[in-house]
Amino acid sequence: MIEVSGLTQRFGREVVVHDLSFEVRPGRVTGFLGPNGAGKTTTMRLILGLERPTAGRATVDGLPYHEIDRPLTRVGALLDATAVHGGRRADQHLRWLAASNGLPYDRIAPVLRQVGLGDVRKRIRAYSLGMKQRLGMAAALLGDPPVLLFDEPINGLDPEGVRWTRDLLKSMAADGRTVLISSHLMSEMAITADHLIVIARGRLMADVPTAEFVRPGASLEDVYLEVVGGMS
Ligand SMILES: Nc1ncnc2c1ncn2[C@@H]1O[C@H](COP(=O)(O)OP(=O)(O)OP(=O)(O)O)[C@@H](O)[C@H]1O
Repeated sequence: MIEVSGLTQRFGREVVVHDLSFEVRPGRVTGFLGPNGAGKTTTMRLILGLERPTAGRATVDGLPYHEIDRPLTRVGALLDATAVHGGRRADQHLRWLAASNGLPYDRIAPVLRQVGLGDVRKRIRAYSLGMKQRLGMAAALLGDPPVLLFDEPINGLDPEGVRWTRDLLKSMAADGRTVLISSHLMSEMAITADHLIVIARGRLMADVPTAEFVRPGASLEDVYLEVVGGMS
């Protein structure tokens, strides 16, 4: 479970995240929606301890990220799939990650098979975007964590990659994990997310089951645009 309470982040004079409070519960996929610049990535970075909040707190299973022992075993994240060393192969990348986080090497091969990279030998610099996304997910899954955060995991993926990602996220939630994903792709969120958290200009606009958010005769995109209208 992720808990965000009174979370506020100011960069200079700009308040990017404004007194945000919500919970992300296990056993379901939670979609994190909001216009460009709404503060989704910043909120995820705050949850992951990559920024220090101006006020409020974010915890994973009750602890701020920096207090979690062996954090990759508690929370896995994919923020930027392109932020990897291009000269390595996938197994070398995961070996380095395992070594630096005290994780066993025997997870590497199964996790690479799970994301469909089991037979890939080329260096990461030769990967397509979809392959980099898969590698980022493998890294997030390496510690078998109960909490997963993915920032725009389906951006730029082909239909097969989108479906594969959807199935992976749903199976992780069905396993009882906490899954938070940001996305701008409303049609995909409508069929992937069980619950939605919508922010605009750093403020909470909705925290609601997807089925309740989308009323009959309207698409998720329709309702989303009504909710954030004038706030983007
Ligand atoms: N380190 C930083 N210093 C100053 N401003 C920042 C910093 N990080 C983010 N911002 C600003 O915070 C605001 C929110 O950015 P953020 O990336 O969190 O939004 P987002 O909802 O993820 O947007 P998008 O959907 O476009 O990815 C933007 O105005 C951005 O310029």
